[in-house]
Amino acid sequence: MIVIGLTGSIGMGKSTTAGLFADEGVPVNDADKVVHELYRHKAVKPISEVFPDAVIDGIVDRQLLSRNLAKNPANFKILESIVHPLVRAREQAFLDLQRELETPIVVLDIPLLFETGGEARMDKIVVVSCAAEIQRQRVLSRPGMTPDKFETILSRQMPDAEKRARADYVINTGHGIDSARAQVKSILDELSKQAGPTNHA
Ligand SMILES: CC(C)(COP(=O)(O)OP(=O)(O)OC[C@H]1O[C@@H](n2cnc3c(N)ncnc32)[C@H](O)[C@@H]1O)[C@@H](O)C(=O)NCCC(=O)NCCS
Ligand SMILES: Nc1ncnc2c1ncn2[C@@H]1O[C@H](COP(=O)(O)OP(=O)(O)OP(=O)(O)O)[C@@H](O)[C@H]1O
Repeated sequence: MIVIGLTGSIGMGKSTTAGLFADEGVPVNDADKVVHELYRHKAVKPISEVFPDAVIDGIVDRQLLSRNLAKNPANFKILESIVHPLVRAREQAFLDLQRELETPIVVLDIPLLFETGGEARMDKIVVVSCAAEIQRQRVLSRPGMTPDKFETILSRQMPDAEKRARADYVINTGHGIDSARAQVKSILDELSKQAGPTNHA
């Protein structure tokens, strides 16, 4: 099984591009989605012990958590020490299942792939990227996003140029969906040849 790590800085188009891989029949494990799910179940108790104000009606409220983190960026470390091991366990369960199913190619969508030392677990790394100005416009147009929050998150991420330099493939998401889809297909065509006779489609 070929494990593709899909990453990129905030707003560069990870989720959208993950959807394009899924359209081609490739199973995707989305770390952000896993986090959001954990905030409704398994992570609630450990987070409520450290950030009691961020839990409402038995669910971790991401807006409240974000506000806390904006005021105290040092809390990111504490939060990550709770969340990342749980995310990793879900990733392992996903990989175990796909191996059992003999899936030829899978995608792990991991925002902090490089920052958390995930490189070694991947066979190939795909980085999504676009011009910084487009990235900024995309992120600031989201509800609840502020320039401060954007800067805080960016400062916790490896710079885009460094990510691109470490990638096996870079997908430019600045030229629209059709262009990104063509780039995804071309990567899968190349990797399918390496994965053997079972085609991904
Ligand atoms: C900070 C939180 C509350 C913001 O929630 P929100 O709904 O606004 O955003 P969402 O979860 O969709 O994340 C959006 C993007 O922010 C970036 N981001 C998220 N967490 C982090 C982090 N710890 N460090 C750097 N960037 C991050 C990523 O690019 C991510 O794709 C949330 O992202 C969170 O709980 N993060 C901690 C867990 C984590 O490290 N997740 C990253 C993937 S494992
Ligand atoms: N190839 C593309 N062409 C045009 N717009 C795109 C493309 N890829 C992504 N976008 C747009 O960019 C925005 C951000 O995309 P997306 O949510 O996929 O990014 P992300 O990297 O997952 O973000 P985050 O890091 O916050 O989770 C969305 O509005 C999306 O529609």
